[in-house]
Amino acid sequence: LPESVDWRAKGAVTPVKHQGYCESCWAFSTVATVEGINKIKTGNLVELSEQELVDCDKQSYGCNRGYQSTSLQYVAQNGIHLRAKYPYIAKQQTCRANQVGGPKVKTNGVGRVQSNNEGSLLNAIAHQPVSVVVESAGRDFQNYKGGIFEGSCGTKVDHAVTAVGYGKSGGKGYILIKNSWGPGWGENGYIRIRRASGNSPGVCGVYRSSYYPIKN
Ligand SMILES: CC(C)C[C@@H](CO)NC(=O)[C@H](CC(C)C)NC(=O)[C@H](CC(C)C)NC(=O)OCc1ccccc1
Repeated sequence: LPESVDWRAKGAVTPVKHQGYCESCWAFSTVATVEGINKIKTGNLVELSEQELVDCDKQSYGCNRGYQSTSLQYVAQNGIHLRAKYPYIAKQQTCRANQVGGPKVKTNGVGRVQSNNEGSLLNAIAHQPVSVVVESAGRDFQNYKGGIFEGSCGTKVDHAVTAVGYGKSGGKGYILIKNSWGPGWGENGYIRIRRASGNSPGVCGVYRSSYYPIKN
């Protein structure tokens, strides 16, 4: 495994977005992982539509929370349009996937990372950006400004984000995470969460539920 990975340096990560007053983190995380694998496989970095998932993933609940798994499944079954063609409005509307024109990015399936295992997650991140979950409800997480975050936080995960790398700084291992609370939060929209070693739910539960898109 490489010592460190940063998919931003490989041009596989689009600018940080803001989900607004809508519990659609699951859609932002799924989109970020599909943008990543699409760049890796085709060389093209394109911004994809979170709004399509909010409106069209019928197993999720739009702005009232959703699933990593079903939204990734939606993309594997239906493809997903460009963000410019199906822009984000932070409220659920009728699905317009069949009215929107333009190209779709297609994937072929959904992969799941072994839960509560550092090595499995690092291996997955070495291949592509991965959808992960964290407990985001705590004050320390909400007010995070920078540095390697060690808590305090529990493992009652409530928020989907995207692991886009990992590394070590000052002898401390971390997972590099893209959030969807705008570039003003944390480190230009990112957070580095301390890497707990071996089998555990991870700091803030970050090892608990990780998924990635499969693209041939
Ligand atoms: C502070 C939160 C309400 C923010 C929102 C996103 O903005 N959270 C969510 O939408 C979270 C994301 C999930 C991956 C942990 N979704 C959820 O909590 C949904 C809720 C049901 C009603 C659709 N449940 C859900 O995803 O259950 C599967 C799961 C359980 C435990 C860990 C990971 C995944």
